[in-house]
Amino acid sequence: MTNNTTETKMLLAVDCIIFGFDGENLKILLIKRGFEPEKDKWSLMGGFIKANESLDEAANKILLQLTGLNGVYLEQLYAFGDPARDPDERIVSVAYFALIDIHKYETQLSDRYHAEWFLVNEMPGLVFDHGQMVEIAKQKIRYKAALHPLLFELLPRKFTIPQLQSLYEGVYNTKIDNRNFIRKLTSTGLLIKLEEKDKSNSKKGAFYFKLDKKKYKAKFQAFLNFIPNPENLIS
Ligand SMILES: O=P(O)(O)OC[C@H]1O[C@@H](O)[C@H](O)[C@@H]1O
Repeated sequence: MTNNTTETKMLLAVDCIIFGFDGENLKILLIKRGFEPEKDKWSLMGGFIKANESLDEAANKILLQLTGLNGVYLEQLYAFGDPARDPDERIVSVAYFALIDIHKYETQLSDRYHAEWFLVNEMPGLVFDHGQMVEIAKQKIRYKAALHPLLFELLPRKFTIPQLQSLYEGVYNTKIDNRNFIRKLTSTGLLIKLEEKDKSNSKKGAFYFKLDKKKYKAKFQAFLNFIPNPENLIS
């Protein structure tokens, strides 16, 4: 074993980026930092990794402690290690991200915690390099959603086309042509139209659809067609 006593010791943190969809809008969960540096500014949910924890354990524990969210599938995003990223000390942070159905976790995210949902497009400025973490997480989600129908997992069992469209618009930060979207959707043959309508937004109402789960597994490449602006995958 090499002698590492002359090496600089540094801290290791994790930060959790939680995106959520509430049926209408894409949102991001933030907390207000309770102490210096950057007290009272908006932040991702972050904290230090203990010596006896794995990175995944630390990420899940910190998310639970700061928000009450439990059992969220967190995926490792990237390690942020700019020497100047935290003014206090040399801290390397491993970021994790998740995309959740807000309604499913409503009760866990009680008022006891002061985490708040913000529209992704109206997010306040964040501490340290957390804004950069969010940008990289967005790119990752766009990329993943282009290869896999993961966005359907955020929708309720029965959903409307406007709901689905607004989710795609939120993720790709673009307006989608309505007729084009419906045409592409219909051509996949993966959606089953239900008799029932959602009348909460208009008198005429919008038909509910559900996903044909059998076909969905076998034919997910069909969703590649949905990507509104492929250039947004990397921008
Ligand atoms: O919030 P505290 O406990 O100060 O430390 C963890 C935070 O410090 C930052 O470098 C990390 O990005 C993480 O958010």
